[in-house]
Amino acid sequence: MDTPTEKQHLLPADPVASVAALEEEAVRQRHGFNLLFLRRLYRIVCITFHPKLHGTALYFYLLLLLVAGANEVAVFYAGNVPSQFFGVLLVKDVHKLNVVIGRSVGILLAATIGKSLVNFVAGLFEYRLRDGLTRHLHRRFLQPHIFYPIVSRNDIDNVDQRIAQDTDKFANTFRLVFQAIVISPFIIIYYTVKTWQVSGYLGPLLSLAYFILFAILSRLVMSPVTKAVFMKERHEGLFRESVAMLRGETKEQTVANHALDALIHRQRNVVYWELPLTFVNNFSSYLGSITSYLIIAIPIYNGRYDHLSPAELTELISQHGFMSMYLIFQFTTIVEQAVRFAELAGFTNRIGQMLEAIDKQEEKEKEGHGPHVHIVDEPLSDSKDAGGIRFDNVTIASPTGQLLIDHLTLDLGLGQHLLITGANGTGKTSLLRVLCGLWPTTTGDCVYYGELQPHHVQLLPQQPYIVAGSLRDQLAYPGAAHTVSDATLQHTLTSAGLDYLLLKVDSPDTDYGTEWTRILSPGEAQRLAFARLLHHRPKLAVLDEATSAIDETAEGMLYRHAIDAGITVVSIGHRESLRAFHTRELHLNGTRNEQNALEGSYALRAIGT
Ligand SMILES: Nc1ncnc2c1ncn2[C@@H]1O[C@H](COP(=O)(O)OP(=O)(O)OP(=O)(O)O)[C@@H](O)[C@H]1O
Repeated sequence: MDTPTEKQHLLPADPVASVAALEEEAVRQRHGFNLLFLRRLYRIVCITFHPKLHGTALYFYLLLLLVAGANEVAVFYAGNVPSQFFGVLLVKDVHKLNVVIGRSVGILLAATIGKSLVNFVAGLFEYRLRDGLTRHLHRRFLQPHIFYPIVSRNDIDNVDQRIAQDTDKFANTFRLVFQAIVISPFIIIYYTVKTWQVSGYLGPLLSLAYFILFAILSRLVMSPVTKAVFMKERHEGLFRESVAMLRGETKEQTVANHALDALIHRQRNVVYWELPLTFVNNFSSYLGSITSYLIIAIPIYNGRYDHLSPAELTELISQHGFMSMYLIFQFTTIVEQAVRFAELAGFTNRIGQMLEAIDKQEEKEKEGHGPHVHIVDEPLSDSKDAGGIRFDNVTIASPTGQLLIDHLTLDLGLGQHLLITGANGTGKTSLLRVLCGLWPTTTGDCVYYGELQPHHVQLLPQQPYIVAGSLRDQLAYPGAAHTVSDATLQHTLTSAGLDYLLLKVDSPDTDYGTEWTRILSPGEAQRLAFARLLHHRPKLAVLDEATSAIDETAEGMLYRHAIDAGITVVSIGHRESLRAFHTRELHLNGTRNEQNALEGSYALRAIGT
């Protein structure tokens, strides 16, 4: 099934060309800090904050808001502690000093607890975000009619990275940004009023002007960082893929090194573009501290506080210093989130892009461009059995538009076993994909008649799916382990010639995780998948070279068990011995026209005549 052509798709054939293509795509899709990003962010927020979502992030956000608000009250009092010390130290009053010390310790303790709690609740908020988002992606993406076309048609790159890693990074960055600015608007209003009372309208106005200046500067240098992060993440995935494919051969090492070059280039870009951004941010922080003194200098130089004693003036400067510094700190905190916001935009765009690909696939389905599988509640004509499948005038093309099968009409009643043969790349697996509802047809439909319905079909690919877990899990999949009794386990494994596995494992319920892929030989893995089939006894088994690694004698035994169990088989296989277990053969001719394109012709014949 896995043709060399398919494998090559996994590696960038020409890394330089693929880098250029990625660049182009990034520019085309404008993965920056823009309206599209905001729309995608809004969508993700709606998903994760939905009040009806189990474990919604909304309640944790509200809790964060509450805790952060309480913390700010403590911070306000903590900020006034130095000015109180100035007040008592300058008049040398020991009793007042003791009172201030006692009060200060209490306030600082409250502020410390407040800050820790904000961090704690923000952590809970983050994991809720990740949980909600990942589950949403799982629910929408992990469905055969969505997952399969998107992955097999290379609609979007590295879906696994988007689901596992980008959601994690998104949740973490979102938390950091919103933890920092969650109640900034309220604080800004409060401290604006307070600063106004002491320094007049010029105080908050200067702070605001300062903020706007640096917000504009940050916006200018932020967009390139967003794009650079997006591209880096993308190349990170490509690089991992190329390393995963490494078998130590020179050609593959060259490909992996090229992928690494491209990744390092992107990583360098991120570092370069972060330089102006961090410069702007640091400059804004340092300038902020001077600005607070400039603000209080205005009323002092205007003579507004000439009536105060030096001790009172010192206390006022200290108090006001804290307020205006805190106001500017809030502004700069917002500006400082620019780097994180740029990263957030990168992750948001990758997740948003995936959601849009799912939308598109769902739309295609609705418009009838999805798999053409129908169910008819009546017996298949001329069939003595209750049900079956009809390929009704089915034409199949590969995703690249290559004709594979041209107008196939074929009735297959339950109890009739079909062998599909033909040279490599002629479309055998593609036909099975259509039968299983994973691929659309160009014309015609695959119709399920009578008792046979799509969920009665079990597919066994050449590379069997081995689940993580125990031996019992292997047999039970997709059902739960407890549905397989000890007697069934023993009997089924014996039928598949695998009863010795029971002696190899500590117990049938010992969890070996993914070790199975190492424990089992390819032939044993195929036998185990076949044992699963014998256990579930589907009405129809679709076997795509599912016994290619099993010796001929054992293969015959497995087929005999399946047929005796009443399972109808549709197989792809190259061994002559397989013919004995089938009643009909569909041979894909693989003839090509003058342009070297497949003609899609086939021959259908009864076996044994
Ligand atoms: N996801 C895909 N994207 C592009 N082309 C594809 C894809 N899947 C299959 N094809 C092409 O469709 C053609 C038929 O593939 P298919 O796997 O059905 O052949 P097959 O007869 O099962 O081959 P084999 O005997 O080698 O398993 C091949 O040329 C293959 O390259």
